[in-house]
Amino acid sequence: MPVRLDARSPDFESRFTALLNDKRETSDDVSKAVAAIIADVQARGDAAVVDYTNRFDRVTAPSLAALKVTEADINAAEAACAPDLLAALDIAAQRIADFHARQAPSDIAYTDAAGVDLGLRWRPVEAAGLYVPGGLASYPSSVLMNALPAKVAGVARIVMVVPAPDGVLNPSVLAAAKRAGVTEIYKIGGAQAVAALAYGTETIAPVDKIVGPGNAYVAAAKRAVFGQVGIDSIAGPSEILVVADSKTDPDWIAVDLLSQAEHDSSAQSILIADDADYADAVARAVDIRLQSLPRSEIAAASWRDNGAIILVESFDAALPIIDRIAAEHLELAMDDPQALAAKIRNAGAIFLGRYTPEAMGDYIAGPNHVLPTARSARFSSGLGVLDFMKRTTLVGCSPASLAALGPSVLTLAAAEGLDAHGLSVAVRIPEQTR
Ligand SMILES: NC(=O)c1ccc[n+]([C@@H]2O[C@H](COP(=O)([O-])OP(=O)(O)OC[C@H]3O[C@@H](n4cnc5c(N)ncnc54)[C@H](O)[C@@H]3O)[C@@H](O)[C@H]2O)c1
Ligand SMILES: N[C@H](CO)Cc1c[nH]c[nH+]1
Ligand SMILES: [Zn+2]
Repeated sequence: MPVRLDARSPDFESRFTALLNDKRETSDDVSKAVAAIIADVQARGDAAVVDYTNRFDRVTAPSLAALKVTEADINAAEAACAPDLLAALDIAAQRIADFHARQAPSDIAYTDAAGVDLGLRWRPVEAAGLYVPGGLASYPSSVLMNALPAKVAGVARIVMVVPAPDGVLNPSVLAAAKRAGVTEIYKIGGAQAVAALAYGTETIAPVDKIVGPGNAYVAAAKRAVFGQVGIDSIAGPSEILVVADSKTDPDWIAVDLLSQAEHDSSAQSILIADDADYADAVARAVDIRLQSLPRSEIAAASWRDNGAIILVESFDAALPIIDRIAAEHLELAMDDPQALAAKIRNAGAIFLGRYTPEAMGDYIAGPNHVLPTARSARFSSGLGVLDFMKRTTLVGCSPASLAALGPSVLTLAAAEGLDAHGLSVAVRIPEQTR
């Protein structure tokens, strides 16, 4: 059974804090294993990546080159996909590309009152590594979510890594890559793939930024290589927080909770309700659904070990709880969800109303499904075009604007005791203005 908390009970704060502090993502064991894998990939390059891939994905690749996907592989995979699957990928790709095209930022350029030319320009990173998870399930949708913002940003080299457990890669993953225009693809995953992208090996040239979701090993590896490369937010095991009044069919809410629980036994599903009987009905509906879900073992473990039901007096009283959970996905299944959404500060993505199941965002709505997990929505955002871009500022002075502003630089440089700074301005401006 998931934990059950009542926001009105005296022990709520301590039990809620324990729930927030769970260590679903980075146990010491995972961090240690990941550090060793990264060090080995740095030391042995291709050979280490192949050894770990053979071990964790149960394959017998002779070399990293053998794990590189060819153009023929991509075409054969596409041919193996059913027409309705390809059509659905096309619809998703179009909607995701449209949403992300609207995120393209504008440069700034103006001359200020002192006559200084000022600007800010955006440029794409040169090479991006996309992590597409694939250990327990295949995610063609994550290929589109990772790759299309990189394309919109104008990234020149896009490298995709995706594990192929037992040597099997779902053809839809490569069909999605084809739609997104990704051609450099390696069938590798986990910390070894992240390390290869960050540090490079004989076969894989290093990238500048690594993005994408993954399990605890992937999330820990991204954290560890940050600094060597940029990373997006940490998108680890999936989470959903559903806030439901008692007017939505309990079965609908049950399957929404299970939709994220079925990703991973480390996933987390939380229900906030203002009616105890309704919460019981949802819990019963979850148990019934678990009897017939194909991935019920994973979903049941996730619901039992990480799930929670929180009872509140009112949804306004739930606001601080919602913000502290800072869920990756927040569903508001109630009348007037906009009113509550307007007051919420922390959530990766909000799904409004009874007819917006979170799965719409996973596949087709348009916004990205690579979202911050493990409370990191307090300070970070889902994947987007800006994750593949960086800003450079521009400053241009004329003799007149330098003479106008230079004396202030002299004063500030003197205050900091940095004489060369002051001199670099002084030598350029007339003596009488110094
Ligand atoms: N937040 C998001 O946007 C988002 C999107 C899709 C999926 N997800 C999450 O991504 C995760 C996918 O996980 P997954 O496992 O299916 O695929 P994955 O690709 O993230 O991980 C598989 C890899 O993990 C490594 N690994 C497994 N066991 C290991 C061990 N004992 N030691 C070292 N390395 C090991 C292996 O290298 C394997 O290739 C799930 O948690 C899912 O919830 C998140
Ligand atoms: N819910 C996942 C993000 O946490 C994304 C996904 C892909 N496919 C299905 N779901
Ligand atoms: Zn999902």
